[in-house]
Amino acid sequence: MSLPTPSSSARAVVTGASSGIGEALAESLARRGHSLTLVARRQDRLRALADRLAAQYLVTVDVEACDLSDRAHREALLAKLAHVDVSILCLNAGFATYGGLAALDPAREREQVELNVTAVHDLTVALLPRLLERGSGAILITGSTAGNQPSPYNATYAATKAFANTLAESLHGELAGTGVTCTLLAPGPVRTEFAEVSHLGKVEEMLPAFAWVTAGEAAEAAVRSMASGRRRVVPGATAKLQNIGGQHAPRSILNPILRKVYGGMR
Ligand SMILES: NC(=O)C1=CN([C@@H]2O[C@H](COP(=O)(O)OP(=O)(O)OC[C@H]3O[C@@H](n4cnc5c(N)ncnc54)[C@H](OP(=O)(O)O)[C@@H]3O)[C@@H](O)[C@H]2O)C=CC1
Ligand SMILES: CC(=O)[C@H](N)C(=O)O
Repeated sequence: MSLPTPSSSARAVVTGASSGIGEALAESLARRGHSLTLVARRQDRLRALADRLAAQYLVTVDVEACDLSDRAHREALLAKLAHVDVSILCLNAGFATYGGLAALDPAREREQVELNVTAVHDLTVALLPRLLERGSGAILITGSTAGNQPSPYNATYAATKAFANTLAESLHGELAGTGVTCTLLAPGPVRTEFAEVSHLGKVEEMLPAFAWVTAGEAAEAAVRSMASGRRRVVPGATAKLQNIGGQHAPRSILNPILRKVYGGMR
């Protein structure tokens, strides 16, 4: 297994490329010679990244400003991508909310489901037939270790990431032998804008420096895993521990522990 051969007419589409893991995924792919389509809402950031990557790696980088939590915006993006030879699809944009579900803003919760679940599903369903038709392609879905476990006070996020994790691993099995792969990126703590966007005030103090990985480390591990057709990549020691605990510890033990952990994060 390997990534599709880079070509000037094909594009690796990366969502959430204006920051964090998505920005690092874009760089990691550009370094390997892939031309890109960068997707997020902050066009100025995408444009600056596109200019830098194009100059540094001599690839073509297109920018698509899009609010992926908005159905009309997603349809407009897909209409544009209908004319693009998409060879790699990294579905990475996402955010979390923390707090008791009854106290959280219902509109923000809905937006989270639209972005973390519906957008991932819509783009996969729309672009998968074309990847299969070209006979060579790779999909990366950014889920989370949170998707393996119940997460009191982080319920919507954990549920959205359970969807992402399961979709990615199911597709991995379904696509065997097609020339198209699907890999789940299930990170633990990664230093990005995520904590700030999610109003996760105390997380920086709660976790020691060694518990974090950088966005570059997570992205590089993800791209290497895509290239070898792996099912799941879990970057870093903390994430690996979370990954084992979340999948194998009984819910009756996990729930009270995680209630304490997530309840104390804000
Ligand atoms: N950091 C961590 O500890 C972990 C992160 N993850 C997952 O990794 C993924 C990337 O997050 P990370 O890089 O850490 O966080 P960042 O906040 O740094 O990046 C999030 C990206 O998503 C984009 N995004 C957010 N909302 C929308 C929207 N409505 N439409 C389009 N794009 C949007 C943002 O761009 P813009 O605002 O310009 O639209 C940004 O590019 C997420 O799916 C997250 O759940 C998983 C586990 C741990
Ligand atoms: C915020 C996340 O998604 C992460 N997996 C974590 O909880 O460490």
